[in-house]
Amino acid sequence: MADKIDGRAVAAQIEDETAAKVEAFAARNGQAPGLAVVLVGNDPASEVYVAHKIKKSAKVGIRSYEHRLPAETSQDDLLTLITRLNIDPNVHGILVQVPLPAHIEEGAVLGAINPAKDVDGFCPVNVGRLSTGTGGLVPCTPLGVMKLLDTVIDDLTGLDAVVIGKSNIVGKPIAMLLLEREATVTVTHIETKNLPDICRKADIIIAAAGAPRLVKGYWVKEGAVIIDVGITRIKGESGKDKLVGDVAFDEVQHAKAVTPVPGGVGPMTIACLLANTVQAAEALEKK
Ligand SMILES: Nc1nc2c(c(=O)[nH]1)N[C@@H](CN(C=O)c1ccc(C(=O)N[C@@H](CCC(=O)O)C(=O)O)cc1)CN2
Repeated sequence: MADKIDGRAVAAQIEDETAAKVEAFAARNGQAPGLAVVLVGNDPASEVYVAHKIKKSAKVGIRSYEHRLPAETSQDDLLTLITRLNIDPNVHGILVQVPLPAHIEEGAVLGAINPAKDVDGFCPVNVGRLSTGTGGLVPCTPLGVMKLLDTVIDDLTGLDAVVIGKSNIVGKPIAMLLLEREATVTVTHIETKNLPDICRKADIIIAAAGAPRLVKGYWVKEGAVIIDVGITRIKGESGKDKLVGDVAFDEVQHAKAVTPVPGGVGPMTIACLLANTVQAAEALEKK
């Protein structure tokens, strides 16, 4: 049986560490770090994630400022809000929940966030820093993936890692982080030829394609480590909704370790957001 990597437990540890840092920050500055959470429209999944972010922020002592805007908000109005948050001294972190409504150009909005407050690590300055290995704020899900890998592998040097998925917020940054740790990285996607053959050679598989149960047992070599980033809501046999990942979990029990869905990468995304908010606040404190 593969070890199940417990994302909830690792996330809880990060939250405890973050709470201690928040307390110390508040003692030095008279107030806790502040996080602005911007949600445009009412995508049901985004509503849930934003609610979790606000609840977890409160749990570790981070002040959150919620900005819920109607779906028809114009790009200009959203940019005006970002400009205001960029210079608000009470706000140390800004996140704009994605996806945004179709009429808003995501790149223009994410690119307008002050890089020092960009706790999602999505703006071009932080993307550039990540790809040149020069610090900055790292996107939360990729950061969470690396922290989970660290619980099962001591040294990534020379290991073969296959990333399935090439999104800007998950696949590409994970590839950069793995390269930074000296892994040999192959970035693939749903259109890649011979994907099962490529995966079968991997010591590490990061499945982030958003394709339910894509990775089958025969794709996985004995002893590999698998991190499943996919979260898709499907109708279960009972008619109730259930969440499934990109990996056929039951078929990959010959792996060394695998993350479950739910309870793997998901909770790490929010824990890393809290950690990033404190990191941003501490860096701004020194300016
Ligand atoms: N601005 C951002 N937007 C989005 C991000 C992001 O990092 N920043 N990532 C995703 C959604 N996301 C956070 O926003 C997110 C996804 C999943 C989870 C999570 O805890 N999942 C649980 C299951 C929760 C459920 O029952 O639905 C799990 O996997 O155990 C947290 C955050 C897209 N947008």
